[in-house]
Amino acid sequence: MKNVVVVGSTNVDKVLNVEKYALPGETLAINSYQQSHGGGKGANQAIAAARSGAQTTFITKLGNDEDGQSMLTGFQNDHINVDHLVTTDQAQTGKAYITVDQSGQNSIYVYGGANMELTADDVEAHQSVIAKADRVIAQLEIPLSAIIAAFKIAKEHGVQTILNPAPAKELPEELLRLTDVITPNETEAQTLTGIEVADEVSMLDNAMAFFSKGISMVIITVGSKGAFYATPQAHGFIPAFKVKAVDTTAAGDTFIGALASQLEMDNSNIEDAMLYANRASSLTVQVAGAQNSIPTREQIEAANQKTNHSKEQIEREKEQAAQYVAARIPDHIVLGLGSGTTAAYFVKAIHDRIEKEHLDIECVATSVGTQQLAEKLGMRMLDVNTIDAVDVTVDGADVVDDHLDGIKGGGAALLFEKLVANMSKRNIWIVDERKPRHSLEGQMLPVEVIPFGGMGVFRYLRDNGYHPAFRFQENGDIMATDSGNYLIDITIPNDADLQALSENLKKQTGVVEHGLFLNICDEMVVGGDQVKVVKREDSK
Ligand SMILES: Nc1ncnc2c1ncn2[C@@H]1O[C@H](COP(=O)(O)OP(=O)(O)OP(=O)(O)O)[C@@H](O)[C@H]1O
Ligand SMILES: [K+]
Repeated sequence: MKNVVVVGSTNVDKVLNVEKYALPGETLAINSYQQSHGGGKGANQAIAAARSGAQTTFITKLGNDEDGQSMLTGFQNDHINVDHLVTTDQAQTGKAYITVDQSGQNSIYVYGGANMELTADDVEAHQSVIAKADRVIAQLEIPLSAIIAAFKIAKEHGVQTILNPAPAKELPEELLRLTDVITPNETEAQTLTGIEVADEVSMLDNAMAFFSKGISMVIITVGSKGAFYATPQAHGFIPAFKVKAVDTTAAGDTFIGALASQLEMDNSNIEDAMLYANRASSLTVQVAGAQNSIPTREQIEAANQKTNHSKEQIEREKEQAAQYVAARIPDHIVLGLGSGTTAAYFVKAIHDRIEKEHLDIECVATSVGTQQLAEKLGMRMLDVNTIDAVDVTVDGADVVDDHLDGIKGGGAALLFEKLVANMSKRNIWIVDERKPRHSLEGQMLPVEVIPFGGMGVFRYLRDNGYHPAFRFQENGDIMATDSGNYLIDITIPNDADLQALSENLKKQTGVVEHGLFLNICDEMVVGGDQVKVVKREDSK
């Protein structure tokens, strides 16, 4: 369980539900008025972390008033440690006036009140609890001097610092230097770096700008699209869950608190932790209000259970596509067997048919894994070096565009797959419904490089804007392919000429192969209760 200290604001939210926003000078009736919900970015993040199971301490300043008292009671109910909370007679508990329109968008006015009275001295008086934490999180609804004080203490004691730079404003270099992890949304990122967030490439540019200020991890949340992460070693985009948003208030706060509760200190589970945080905030946006909409760990896990169901559906689609194709393979041929989970369904399905119908089919495998599976099943295997051609190859694909061009190599078998595909008179790809896309822009493309000199290729890719990252195994070792090469994942730029990109990559000394499969697939079969077949002749 992670030990998290949140230093930040507490607000009482006064929420107005409106049909549409009033223009300057306009008067509109409101649909409903909800008195006093708990809110404030600090409080929301503390609650999100606590409800996800983190041991959470909240350092905040409340007014000596009724709002303050009711917020305090709420924190206690969420098992937040409030021993380090401060009160003042100088100002009232912070308040936010929030309007939410029918689409779920919000606009907010904030009265800082007691939040703006939280001083560096207040924070320093609670040094000991920060020093003992795993990580400390702060946002910008309290004076910067208080945040800097908290981060200085954290740095002295090896405690990770997370800055949620919201609401957006420019920040002193000193604070950025003390920050380990920064978690802006699109607007906040642009305010701090001057770089607009448009796609994954510009997110990486944003990340680079933050790295140059001494920050070691950048997480950019992009609302209903999802969230992006980058460290100097790796980056990725984790798409949001598709849900019907009612009120996005506290989405970002839920994301950060939930993430802080899950992320290992070495970041090793970053993608899983972000998936969890996406799930948590997808629940928040489906409920009106702030703190009342933040889910507990049980609720998040229950929602995940439901999508395991959709994981099952994906497996079913893969199997449906595999069986559809297996049933239509002609007799007396040489058959190429692809690699990966979808191809494995095909291997099993065609094996069943060969046995039952005593078919005369000889096979060629595209990876060591497939070779082993086919041998275990007792299929007749040929050495690829002893034949001139393969009649049909059936393989999976990572993504396929409208022209049946695609990317393969997520499973690290791209070289052998491409060798066999090029020998095949016909190539059939079997995929589940997630794989077809209009274009390959912004997609991750694996490039297989020889280990000797791999860094040279990496530098070339980096200097030419391809945002390369070596692929690693879960244990932290660099991933090797069946032929002992390394994989570098790059991002396909927008408006890329795929043919030129393909040729250009092949020309680089040290590049063995890449995962762009252009003009190779003759037929794509998409699984589903109604199997869909797209043929190259029809796709143009
Ligand atoms: N409409 C949505 N559907 C599904 N998930 C969403 C939606 N909006 C937000 N999320 C989730 O919440 C995360 C944070 O959202 P967002 O980027 O809007 O943060 P934010 O701007 O800080 O939010 P806010 O200020 O409203 O709390 C997203 O990365 C995503 O996982
Ligand atoms: K909400």
